[in-house]
Amino acid sequence: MSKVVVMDHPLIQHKITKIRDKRTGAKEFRELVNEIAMLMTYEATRDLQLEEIEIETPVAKTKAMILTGKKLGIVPILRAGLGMVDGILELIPVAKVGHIGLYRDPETLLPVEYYCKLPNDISEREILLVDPMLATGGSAVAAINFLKEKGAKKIRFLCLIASKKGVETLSAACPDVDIYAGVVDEVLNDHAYILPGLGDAGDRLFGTK
Ligand SMILES: O=P(O)(O)OC[C@H]1O[C@H](OP(=O)(O)OP(=O)(O)O)[C@H](O)[C@@H]1O
Ligand SMILES: O=c1cc[nH]c(=O)[nH]1
Ligand SMILES: [Mg+2]
Repeated sequence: MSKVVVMDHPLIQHKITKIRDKRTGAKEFRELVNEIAMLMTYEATRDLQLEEIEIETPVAKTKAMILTGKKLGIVPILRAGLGMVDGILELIPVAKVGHIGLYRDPETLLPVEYYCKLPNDISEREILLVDPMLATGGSAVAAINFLKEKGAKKIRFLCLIASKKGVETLSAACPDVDIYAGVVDEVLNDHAYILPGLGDAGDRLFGTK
């Protein structure tokens, strides 16, 4: 079963309220999405492996911990996932970034793939797959299946707003993928938009509507 972690940190909840607010313009929206992504990364990387090494401070020798194990890869689902990448790179500057382009067909609501470029060593990296919105779950499941076909083994999915249905669909289809959500909203509307949600994340990030 997927582990589902819903963020309860007050800073994250406060910033999510701001991105929900329709009065928040694109500049502030982009800044907040990156800040929330950074804060969520702190939680989503809590179980990364450490090893002990010996170092010298200016005054003494000591044993100290550094990260070990697999390197990380960040994979945003285009377009809206792009809004989370810089915030994550602030914390993990050595991560490589792959891109998967998907859009939801407005009629069928099914994801359509239009782009993919991933690091060559994807199978050796732990992947943070990121998209602000998990609505029906179709896009996330398609992206995860795609990453697995390309060799990815350990994948965590990070989103800012999930729907209950999206979490259920994703954890049923990909029980090996842990889900980190800023908040989980109750329902989808007739066009599969999350309610109350924040509207169309891509349009709000890039000012396209
Ligand atoms: O869970 P789902 O029902 O698949 O919906 C979620 C997807 O919809 C949005 O992308 P959109 O299709 O609007 O593309 P965009 O990022 O280019 O705006 C969102 O960023 C997710 O990728
Ligand atoms: O509410 C939603 C659902 C899908 N995609 C979005 O950007 N918002
Ligand atoms: Mg969109």
